[in-house]
Amino acid sequence: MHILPISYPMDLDKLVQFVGKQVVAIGDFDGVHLGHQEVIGRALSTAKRLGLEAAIMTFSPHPRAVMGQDKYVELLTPTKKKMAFFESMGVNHTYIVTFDASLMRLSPEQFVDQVLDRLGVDSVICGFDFTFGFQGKGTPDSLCELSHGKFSVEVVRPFHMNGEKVSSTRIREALQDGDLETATRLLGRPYSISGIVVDGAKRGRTLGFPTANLQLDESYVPPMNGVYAVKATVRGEVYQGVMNIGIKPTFETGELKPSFEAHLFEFSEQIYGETVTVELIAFLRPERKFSSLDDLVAQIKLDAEEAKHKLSLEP
Ligand SMILES: Cc1cc2nc3c(=O)[nH]c(=O)nc-3n(C[C@H](O)[C@H](O)[C@H](O)COP(=O)(O)O)c2cc1C
Ligand SMILES: Nc1ncnc2c1ncn2[C@@H]1O[C@H](COP(=O)(O)OP(=O)(O)O)[C@@H](O)[C@H]1O
Repeated sequence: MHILPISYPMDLDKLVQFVGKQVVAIGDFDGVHLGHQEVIGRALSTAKRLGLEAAIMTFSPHPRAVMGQDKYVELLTPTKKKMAFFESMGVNHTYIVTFDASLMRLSPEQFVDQVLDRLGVDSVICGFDFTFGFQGKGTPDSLCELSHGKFSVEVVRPFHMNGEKVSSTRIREALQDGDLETATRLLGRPYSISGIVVDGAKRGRTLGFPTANLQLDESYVPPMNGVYAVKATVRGEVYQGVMNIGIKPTFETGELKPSFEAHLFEFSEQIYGETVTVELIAFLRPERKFSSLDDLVAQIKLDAEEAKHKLSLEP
């Protein structure tokens, strides 16, 4: 998959010679959840039917973070992870449009004429709630009108699961409430985070449970503080394990930001500096303050047993 950054204004004509006619799925796609997968899947099937290439147009930074509508900048799928999912779905090109002041000022009409049309798109696929152009005034209906028949527009209806609309907001809330089951169901896969293993207090090994402390690559939506059964990919191998997300109240570290630490089963290698991807499979319990180290270690042993049990039920 080609990743093509676009900052407006830019000479898109040159780019077009390189990519040719294409079907473009457009949106933020934070989470690449089941609803997003439907939109992208539609672009892939339309492209196949028409014998064209399939592309995605997405934005960075997240428009809501830039426009200050939301306090969070944390994402379910920061850019690197999002690109990995797009690639695995079979997309040919992804345009990452810089969402800055000059792009924000484009009217819906200008966005269509100066960005989409100049890219030579054949069809645009978007979700029912896609907005674009100055103050987000453009809607799927106005996209149809403004295309003036130069490209076709396919609008994908809201995706529901068990009567509930699948949305990034709902998934964020579920993660923050410790409702991992809902998050996993709506994402269509486990929530995953990636980071580099960094030094901690070297306490884990003295407790009998060394934990790889992850410094996350980018800014992820933090799930509720607590203990999770996980699957971790290290050096291309998948290991089962148990992860604590939190501030370790037992040790009164004074930290406010949660740390992400995974103890992997049947693993004893030194992996400082390596990248690890952790999939959260089941939420086991909230984080607690223990009155003694023995109590903490006894609980971690129980957590490990419970995690092994939960993971053994996984396909
Ligand atoms: C499965 C598991 C559960 C944990 N639960 C808690 C907890 O409830 N409260 C707490 O203060 N620390 C908890 N911890 C964190 C340990 O305190 C932490 O792993 C230890 O301090 C090692 O830190 P270090 O990696 O910086 O050496 C847990 C760790 C693991 C692996
Ligand atoms: N089973 C394991 N799970 C996680 N990390 C392990 C394991 N075995 C060895 N390690 C290594 O030990 C380190 C964790 O040991 P720990 O005493 O908790 O130190 P730190 O406080 O620096 O995290 C990890 O970063 C990793 O390099």
